[in-house]
Amino acid sequence: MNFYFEAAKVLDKLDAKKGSIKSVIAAVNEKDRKRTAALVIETLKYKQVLVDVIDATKLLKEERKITSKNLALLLVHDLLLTNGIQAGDGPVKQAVFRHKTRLNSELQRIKIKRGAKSNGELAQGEDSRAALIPRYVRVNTAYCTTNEAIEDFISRGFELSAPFASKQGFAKDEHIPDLLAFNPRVSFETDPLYTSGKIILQDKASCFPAYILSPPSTDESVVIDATAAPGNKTSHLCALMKNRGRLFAFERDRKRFSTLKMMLGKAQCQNVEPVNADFLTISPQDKTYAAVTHIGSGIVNRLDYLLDTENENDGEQERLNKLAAFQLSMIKHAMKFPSVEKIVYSTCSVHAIENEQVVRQALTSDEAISGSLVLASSHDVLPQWKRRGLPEEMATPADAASLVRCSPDEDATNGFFVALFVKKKPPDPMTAEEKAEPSAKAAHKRKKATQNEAVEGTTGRRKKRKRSANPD
Ligand SMILES: C[S@@+](CC[C@H](N)C(=O)[O-])C[C@H]1O[C@@H](n2cnc3c(N)ncnc32)[C@H](O)[C@@H]1O
Repeated sequence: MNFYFEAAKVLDKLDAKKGSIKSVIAAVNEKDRKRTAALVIETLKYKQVLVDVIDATKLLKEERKITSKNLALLLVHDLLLTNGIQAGDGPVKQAVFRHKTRLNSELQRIKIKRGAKSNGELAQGEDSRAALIPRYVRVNTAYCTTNEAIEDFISRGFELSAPFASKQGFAKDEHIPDLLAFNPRVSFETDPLYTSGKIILQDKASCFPAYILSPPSTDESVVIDATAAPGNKTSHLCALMKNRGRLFAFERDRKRFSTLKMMLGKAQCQNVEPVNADFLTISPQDKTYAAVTHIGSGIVNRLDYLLDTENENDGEQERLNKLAAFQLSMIKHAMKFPSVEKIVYSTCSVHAIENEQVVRQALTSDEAISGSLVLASSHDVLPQWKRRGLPEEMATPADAASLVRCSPDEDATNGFFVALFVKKKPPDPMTAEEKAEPSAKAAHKRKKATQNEAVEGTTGRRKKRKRSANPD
């Protein structure tokens, strides 16, 4: 039963906002960590249903041995939704068992009420809003063309219409090329295009960073993905680079690095050089990276949609501060690469502290100033996307307009944020007056000026020659 008590403590810490799911689970002893993570995540997915079942059966009121609601959630989860409670017979287990029939019939009642055919349909899924978000599929153009994928889907009964027209309906996304939107009820886990690596299951917003970075596709291109695993963004960059040039993919975690390599192999990425290292430890002066022009950096915390993050307390604030400081150090490090021209920064957070505030600090950093890095014009950052950065958080309206935000409530995507830093162009030698004038006239003026300079130069040289031929 100890295992359940420990898992209940994890849920208590999450309720008290003492950290993210990932960080709280990382503190569990290594032996039980994996099992605890699985139980906690599964229980959170069914939390609302489990709370309803427990409340309806008055389990906590009648059984004082069950000391907390979180312990009850875990035990009832295992009793009703898995192979049973994995603990020896003791007073707590017996207390839950006494209510087994009532708990079960309450679960069945909820299923009937919600029209759910299986327990799985009661899960919160990716998010309670998930049912409204299409299932996005990115065609991996490093391996197969979008037309080939579309024809393949149509040959198997899908219809090119709209994702919500029917379960078989799908459409091309209006913002991201090679992205297809399907009905959220369709599953692709066993689809031959997915198992072969020809399509990648990637939500829309997470396709933004690579598309906005838009790396060049020449043999000379050199690009870095600073935070690569599991590799969706990396394979997207590779596809945009048409598998040409060099793409360094950094991943500091050893296990996630194996996943990354496996994923890149499956996606037929041939221009990627995966590196199992912390990006912050890589020297920007290292000759290997001298020609790097495009860099992507961004970490996301995909499990936090399971937590209610509305009432942030001090613990949550501290966690966000730490994340923001880390994100800033990654951007500043990227800015030190000598040939860097573009840096895309992304998060799947909706908090200004990790988004606009990080960007604002990055813009005034020594690294940005000495590297002449500024925010790209909004025309170059997904201009047709309406939701932009928060103006109250940025120094100028233009800076806010340069940023992209996604709202999980309103954009049929997950929460997301993207910023693009670019190297400031050197001042244009053409004057404003010249630009305003018709080009032929301006060119004529320039030609005349050059001729005059040449004449003056010759006269000057002639005078000089005269002087040196007749020294005083
Ligand atoms: C959630 S992921 C990024 C997702 C990825 N871009 C994608 O779209 O598939 C963040 C990854 O970056 C890694 N990471 C975080 N900080 C890093 C650093 N300083 N250097 C290298 N990898 C880092 C983490 O281990 C994690 O695997």
